[in-house]
Amino acid sequence: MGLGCLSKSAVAVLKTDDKLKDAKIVFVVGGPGSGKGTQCEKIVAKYGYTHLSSGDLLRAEVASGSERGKQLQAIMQKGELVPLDTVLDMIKEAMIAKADVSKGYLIDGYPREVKQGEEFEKKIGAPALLLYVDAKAETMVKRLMKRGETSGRADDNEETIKKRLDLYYKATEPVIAYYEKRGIVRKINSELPVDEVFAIVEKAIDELK
Ligand SMILES: Nc1nc2c(ncn2[C@@H]2O[C@H](COP(=O)(O)OP(=O)(O)OP(=O)(O)O)[C@@H](O)[C@H]2O)c(=O)[nH]1
Ligand SMILES: Nc1ccn([C@H]2C[C@H](O)[C@@H](COP(=O)(O)OP(=O)(O)O)O2)c(=O)n1
Ligand SMILES: [Mg+2]
Repeated sequence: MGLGCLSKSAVAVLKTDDKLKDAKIVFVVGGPGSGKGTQCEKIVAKYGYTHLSSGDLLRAEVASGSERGKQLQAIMQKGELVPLDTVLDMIKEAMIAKADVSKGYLIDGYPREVKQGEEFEKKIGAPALLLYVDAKAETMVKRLMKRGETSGRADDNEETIKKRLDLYYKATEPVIAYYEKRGIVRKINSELPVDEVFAIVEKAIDELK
């Protein structure tokens, strides 16, 4: 069927969706403070991917002072998850904005639960790779407490960190098992120094080419 019967704006939306369907998508999953953001920054520098941290997108909304931001702030401060549609819409918007220039997308901190992954695939597309950034709980807590000294993040405090960790093990770890069945998971040991971790990450990204 041709697109002749559709309005110009409807065609524009369809074409943008098409662009995203062919995009190289990498999910970056790991516990709070495991080092997702740190590795993503290095991938951006070497490979020119677009880095979208769902947490950063949410924090930007909070910083804007909007009504929606205020509701998000309350949820995040408790260490809970923001409703699925809110995060997904923000990610999709940010992906579309970069569709013409991006060599690929790093989706950092998403999916947080299996359902989020399923919805992402329905609305945007399938991931080619899932980088599983793995560190021990003890390491993650130590790093976050340290980061909390300067990050200004309302959720980098002992009580909220504990809740984020619990939620990670309960809701997010099943995401890894779900994608393991498809053979796209690469486990990265992020107990090592940053550059050694990145050497493992590079191998996984190079395999994608
Ligand atoms: N030793 C060591 N420290 C790291 C490594 N990666 C990150 N860190 C430190 O751990 C802290 C957390 O790293 P981030 O990259 O912010 O972690 P994240 O996974 O994005 O954390 P969230 O945004 O809370 O999900 C930072 O302050 C880093 O300096 C690593 O590979 N080795
Ligand atoms: N997909 C997402 C990503 C983040 N959030 C909320 C809940 C998270 O604790 C905060 C911060 O996310 P971020 O990925 O930066 O940090 P943590 O992995 O929790 O340390 O935002 C969410 O509800 N859904
Ligand atoms: Mg981060």
